Amino acid sequence: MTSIIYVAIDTPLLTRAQQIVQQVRNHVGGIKLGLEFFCANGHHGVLEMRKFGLPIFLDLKLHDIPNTVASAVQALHTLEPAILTVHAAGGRAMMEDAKAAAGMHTKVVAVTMLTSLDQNDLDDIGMTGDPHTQVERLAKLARDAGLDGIVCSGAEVAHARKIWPSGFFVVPGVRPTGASKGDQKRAVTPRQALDAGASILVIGRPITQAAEPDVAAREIEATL
Ligand SMILES: O=c1ccn([C@@H]2O[C@H](COP(=O)(O)O)[C@@H](O)[C@H]2O)c(=O)[nH]1
Repeated sequence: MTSIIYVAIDTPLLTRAQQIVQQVRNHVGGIKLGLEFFCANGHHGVLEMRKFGLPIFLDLKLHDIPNTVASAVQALHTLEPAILTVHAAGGRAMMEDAKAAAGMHTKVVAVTMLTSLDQNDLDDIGMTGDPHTQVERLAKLARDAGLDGIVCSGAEVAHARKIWPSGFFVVPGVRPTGASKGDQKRAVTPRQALDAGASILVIGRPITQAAEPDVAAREIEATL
């Protein structure tokens, strides 16, 4: 069975990224490349990472006016990402245009509330309601804009799935029991995220910063 773990490769170094994926490739279902990697390595880097033959998740969290985001999505076509992120806060028209501009085989998913934020952060930025309300509101907007799914924490995914049963739910901020949370404020364990309805789990540091990334990935996989 294909693993539902996407390993988050957060490094600007292509050689380091290749080294990690070489170690964990048999225990993960895909490779997530984010801003750090993309800004440093661009299209060339993504094309190099595609050579592992695993699906590529481009986590660029696009957020701009509709025309600009649609043009950016168009410019990514040749990379054929399996998954691409935009920010739901960009609004309905932006999400509609992003989806329309994406290739047929690319799932476009909307980031609702970053897993590094909590209630205090919502209050600070002037958002009303709690994380559940925020995720629910943006999940409905993403669904109505025709996207494929959302990014949310494992704490909200069960609720979000109730209002969008066929949605694709990406859950980052996942931590095995006892692992350091770092900057993640709404972390759950891989098992909890899966049981709550996650479609895929995004896991970075617990794997990539382990002394033996392959062992770490295998141990997490064994809990699922
Ligand atoms: O809400 C979000 C959206 C994206 N991410 C990304 O997932 C990984 C998580 O890495 P860890 O090392 O497992 O914390 C990272 O690339 C983030 O950019 C997220 O954490 N939360």
